[in-house]
Amino acid sequence: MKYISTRGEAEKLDFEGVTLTGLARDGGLYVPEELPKFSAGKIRSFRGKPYADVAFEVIQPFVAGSLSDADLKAMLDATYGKAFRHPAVAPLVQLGANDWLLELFHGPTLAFKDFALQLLGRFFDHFTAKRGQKLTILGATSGDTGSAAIEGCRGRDNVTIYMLHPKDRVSEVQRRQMTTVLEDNVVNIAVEGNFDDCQALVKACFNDLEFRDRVGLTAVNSINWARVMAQIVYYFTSAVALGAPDREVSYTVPTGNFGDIFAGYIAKGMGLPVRQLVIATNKNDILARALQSGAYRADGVEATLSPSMDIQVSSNFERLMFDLAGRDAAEIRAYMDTLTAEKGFDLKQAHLEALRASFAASQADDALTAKVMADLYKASGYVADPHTAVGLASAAVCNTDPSVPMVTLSTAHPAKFGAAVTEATGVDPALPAHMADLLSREERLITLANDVTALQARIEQGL
Ligand SMILES: Cc1ncc(COP(=O)(O)O)c(C=O)c1O
Ligand SMILES: N[C@@H](CCOP(=O)(O)O)C(=O)O
Repeated sequence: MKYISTRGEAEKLDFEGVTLTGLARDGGLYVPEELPKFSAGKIRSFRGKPYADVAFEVIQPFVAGSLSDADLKAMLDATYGKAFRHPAVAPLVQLGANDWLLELFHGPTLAFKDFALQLLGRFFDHFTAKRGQKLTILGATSGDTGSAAIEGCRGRDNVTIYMLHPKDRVSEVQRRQMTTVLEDNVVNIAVEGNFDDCQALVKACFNDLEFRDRVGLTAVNSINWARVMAQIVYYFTSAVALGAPDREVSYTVPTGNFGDIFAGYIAKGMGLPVRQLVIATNKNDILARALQSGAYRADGVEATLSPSMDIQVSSNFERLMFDLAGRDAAEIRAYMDTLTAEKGFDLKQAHLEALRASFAASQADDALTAKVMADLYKASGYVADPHTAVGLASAAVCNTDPSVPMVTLSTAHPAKFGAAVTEATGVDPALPAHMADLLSREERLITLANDVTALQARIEQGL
């Protein structure tokens, strides 16, 4: 399998190359040159298989040539066999006649990020050991990627991880999940800015090719293809459990950086019968607005009850646009140049129509998010986190065919956002036992201005 950049000017790489590279050297994102296609018979054969076995079938074609089947199998068994607290790994919960939640928070850091980041840590170990190389990982987080990446990389010999989060804009549990990890290879940085600022700092470091080569930079955000790839698997396991390939299934995905829903789009491209893909956003609704009007324009990041989705510039939208534009890299370069110069762009009519053909979208503000949490708890006793509630609100608005199962991705455990959940439902969700003393553990972090020079100096200091 080879990977190409959405901007068309970086070298083609294999899976090992894209995993260690992160952002392409032309500023683009890597995508598979061609998608593997699964027949109905192959998809049907996933029924009843353990999660790790389906993961092997789904992931193997993407890593072919870089990992042996035996190595991949061992990594998947270690990741999904032990690190997740639920035997089904990604269990479905029925909420209504045809309404389902896919619980993705049973990993070590209580959010869907563990599915990919537990595995990515193992890929890094494998490839760095093989090459005798050390890596500097740089990531930006609105709260969940950070702890999952740190958990996946803590104490690993060949990597040092620098994780940027927006100062005072993540929940206390999210911050402490990162800052109480005291291993020497983990550096937490609170940036005076919002998540978009953190993500822009990361991209600026990657686009400084001299710096990037000097420190051996790589990425743990979903700009790294391996992240998206691992997230494709749970679309297959859940759809098959609900009758695929002999029945269509729809998905609603709480969305920020567009990585998770893009994984669903890839699953559909591989042959999974997905009817609807609904983008659910909070007030930071650039994607919902883009779908409605064709204008992709950031207008400031607002703090909400679902802070992990307080994002306006969605990295992975570029991967989708590459497809919408018929994989014409020149079109993507033109859009991205306009984005840099004018902080937005207007989608061409043909691209907008292609977007609308594949996705629906809706937005939920904080009042609606809280109401959904409260109503669900009253009706069923189920306590959902605010990101999941944004998803449920959008699923209710956008579902066009109630005879098709609608699966909303439940992306985080409610205890990560205790204050918002308690305010809406009156329930104080408990942290799982392995984190029961989180609020009394020692913290370590540094604070930096939103300044790429200061960040680069801090990273160089650690070399
Ligand atoms: C809890 C939670 N839900 C949803 C999202 C949005 O996912 P994505 O960025 O892949 O769109 C995030 C952050 O990315 C998150 O942490
Ligand atoms: N919500 C994310 C933001 C970063 O997204 P990623 O999927 O690109 O890593 C977070 O929790 O950090």
